[in-house]
Amino acid sequence: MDATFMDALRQADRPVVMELKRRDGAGADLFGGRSLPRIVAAYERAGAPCLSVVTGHWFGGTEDMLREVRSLTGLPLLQKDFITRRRDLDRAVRLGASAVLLTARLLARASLDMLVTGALERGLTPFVEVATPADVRAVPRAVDCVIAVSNGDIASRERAPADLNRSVRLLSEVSAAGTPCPVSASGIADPADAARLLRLGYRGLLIGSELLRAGDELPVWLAEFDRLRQAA
Ligand SMILES: O=C(O)c1ccccc1NCC(=O)[C@H](O)[C@H](O)COP(=O)(O)O
Repeated sequence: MDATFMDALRQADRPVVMELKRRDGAGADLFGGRSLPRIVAAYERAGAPCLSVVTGHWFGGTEDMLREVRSLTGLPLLQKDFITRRRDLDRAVRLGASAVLLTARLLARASLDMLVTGALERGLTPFVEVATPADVRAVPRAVDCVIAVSNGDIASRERAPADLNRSVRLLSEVSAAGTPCPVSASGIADPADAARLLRLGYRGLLIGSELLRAGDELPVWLAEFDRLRQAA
């Protein structure tokens, strides 16, 4: 693995972080009997620049999933979990993560500062998720962070409907914060919405449920996304 998570995403032709998440917010299975090697191979064939692995148990995740995905691919990996302490960062490194999710609305400002600094010291890209202007203002060292606008609602365990307009509303603030890599994450279900978010100025998207639900039709979903991006 040579590129950092942020570089891989910024340099990608198709800048989609493709996610492995066992269950959606309602508890529905997203793997459909497919193994991790099969899903990772499909994402690699689809040209994913980096992957996200949800280890959080709300979504059926485990650390073993991340360990196994690390053994299957050299792509940079984002660990999606509730990371709150320095020792979580050390575990992420040991598991083979290249980036860690830090959810601004769930962390006190001092904790977010400590975790962003700690992640960078360990060579991890901080992938800071925000949902409000106050969250954006709280991100330290934004120039070194991916800042992702979450369209979902983690407080409801993603059971509430996603709001893609949040990405529209927050883009200018996120860009002004100085991140080289603004991302829109969660609830992106339609190739047309995905294409529109990149056209607006997002440098990357993070998509889980819909790519997993697409199953063998993943290349079709992505081809439509590419067609709509180019049609703009
Ligand atoms: O958002 C969090 O704080 C979080 C913490 C631990 C595990 C998962 C978490 N969020 C869930 C996600 O990030 C979504 O899986 C991801 O954005 C993809 O969303 P979707 O495309 O709607 O499956």
